[in-house]
Amino acid sequence: MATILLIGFMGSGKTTVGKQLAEYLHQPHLDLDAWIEAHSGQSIKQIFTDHGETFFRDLESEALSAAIRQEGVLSTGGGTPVRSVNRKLLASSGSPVIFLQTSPEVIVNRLKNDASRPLLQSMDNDQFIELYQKRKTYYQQSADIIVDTDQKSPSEIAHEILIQIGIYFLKRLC
Ligand SMILES: Nc1ncnc2c1ncn2[C@@H]1O[C@H](COP(=O)(O)OP(=O)(O)OP(=O)(O)O)[C@@H](O)[C@H]1O
Ligand SMILES: O=C(O)C1=C[C@@H](O)[C@@H](O)[C@H](O)C1
Ligand SMILES: [Mg+2]
Repeated sequence: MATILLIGFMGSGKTTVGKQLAEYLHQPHLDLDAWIEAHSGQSIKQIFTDHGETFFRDLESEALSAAIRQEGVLSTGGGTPVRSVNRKLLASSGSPVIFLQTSPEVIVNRLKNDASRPLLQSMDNDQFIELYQKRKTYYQQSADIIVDTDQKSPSEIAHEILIQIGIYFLKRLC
């Protein structure tokens, strides 16, 4: 089973922080988007363009059920917790689920020069805020631990996660 599961909105740093955490723990890093791209032979953007979002979400659920069984730190995609079947997989994994919480302003700033996220490309500011609020509920529902990422470097966030996970397991022992 994956040892740590990272969830959060696009640009919250799941991939970046996941790599750092995996390095600290000397474990493999698994990235759900990269997994889907490797198995489908297409970029996420191309999958959305050629086959649409529902097709992508089916691939994502399939990839999650396989990747969650592998050892390592798993960075999910920004929309992974939206489907209830995926939330059930996260909850039944027995591994801590970390929600990287990032404000909309910081997300926009981090992704302003990045055209690789098809959902963001097709949205105006109001739609972005609406999606952010809707998603927040799913992330909160799924999270064992919430870590704020605004104004913190990826390595600071990774260290904070390691401390929080220590506390999480200690609490489970008591
Ligand atoms: N704590 C941070 N401080 C500054 N920049 C960051 C931080 N975390 C991530 N970034 C930057 O934000 C961008 C998006 O990060 P990343 O790809 O890790 O997000 P993600 O949560 O994996 O997004 P997605 O859901 O689309 O996969 C990258 O350019 C990354 O370098
Ligand atoms: O938030 C989302 O719905 C997405 C986030 C990315 O990680 C990718 O999974 C894809 O671009 C969709
Ligand atoms: Mg990512």
